[in-house]
Amino acid sequence: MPAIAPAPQHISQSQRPLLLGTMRTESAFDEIPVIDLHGAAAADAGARRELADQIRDACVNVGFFYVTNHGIPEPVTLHALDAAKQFFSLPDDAKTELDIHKSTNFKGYTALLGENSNPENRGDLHEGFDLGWEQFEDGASRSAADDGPMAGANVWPDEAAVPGFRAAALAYYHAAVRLGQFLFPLFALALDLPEDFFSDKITKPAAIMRLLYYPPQDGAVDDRTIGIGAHTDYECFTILWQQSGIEALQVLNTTGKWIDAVPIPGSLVVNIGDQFARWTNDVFKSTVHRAVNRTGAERYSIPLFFGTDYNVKLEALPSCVSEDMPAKYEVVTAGDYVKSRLEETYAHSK
Ligand SMILES: O=C(O)CCC(=O)C(=O)O
Ligand SMILES: [Fe+2]
Repeated sequence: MPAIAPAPQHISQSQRPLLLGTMRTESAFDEIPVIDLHGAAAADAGARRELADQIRDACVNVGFFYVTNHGIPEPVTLHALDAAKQFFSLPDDAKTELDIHKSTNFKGYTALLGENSNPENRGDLHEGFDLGWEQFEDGASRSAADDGPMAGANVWPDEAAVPGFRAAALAYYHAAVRLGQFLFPLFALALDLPEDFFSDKITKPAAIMRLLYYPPQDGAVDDRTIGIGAHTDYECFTILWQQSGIEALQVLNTTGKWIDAVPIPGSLVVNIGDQFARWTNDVFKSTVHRAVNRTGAERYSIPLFFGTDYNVKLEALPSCVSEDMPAKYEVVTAGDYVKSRLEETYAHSK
């Protein structure tokens, strides 16, 4: 991602008098916008404002957008993909040793049908491996207490069984977190907040990464058993890498139509999650999506869910609340919120 940190900008309400709450819309969309991050690091206020406006449009109307020129080097992604392929091809008992149910903080392996993203379904037809924050390259560390209800270490397969797995997964994790840290100020700008609004709320990235493997689903397909059932994500936003040439991800528009999020080579998908919906009182859309792999080929994807620090309260921004649009959600901390959502998702395989 672009390396130069932008200077914080404050766009005052007098310059942009619109009350954000009035932007809440039910407009239907037919396609997912593509936003080019090339040059986004330049400290040119006008260019950043333009980019933030594109992001705002996408968040208000769709809840999804692609980013190009995002700065995550291709080899980093390909190594993570390779690591995922090696991990998921291990014998079942090596994987279930790391079963996510054994961890107190939702880290490790999810077996096929182990998760159920849509309560009306019968389990998701994917395998997964979840990891979270670990030592950063700059040596920054955090105490377990910082993570509140999500505190706990990552789990890893034996290095001998999957050589290089941990290093490859963490390299992608760190790159995606850096991209997320780069995007947060742009989201703030999109909300007419000072660009550094989230800086003190993302000091120890509460970012969960997943390696996902979707076997091909052929023959008669039961609609209640698909790759990942219809759901919204829990954090502020998700950065999703999906495999080129394999169409599976679909996004629900307000008329109930599934719009294909066709993979664009070199791009990433960014989508708003429920934490941002809560911050913005639903001005930013946390849009329902699902994945169904009917391509006949194996599919891999790598989402990174980026939320605020777990002790931060999710409270609607004043600009998104009015007499006509009272706050829709009770105030909770990010940690309690994410943990309760994960508990629901995994309850069916306990
Ligand atoms: O694999 C995908 O394309 C989507 C994954 C997803 O929606 C999720 O993990 O929340
Ligand atoms: Fe999702």
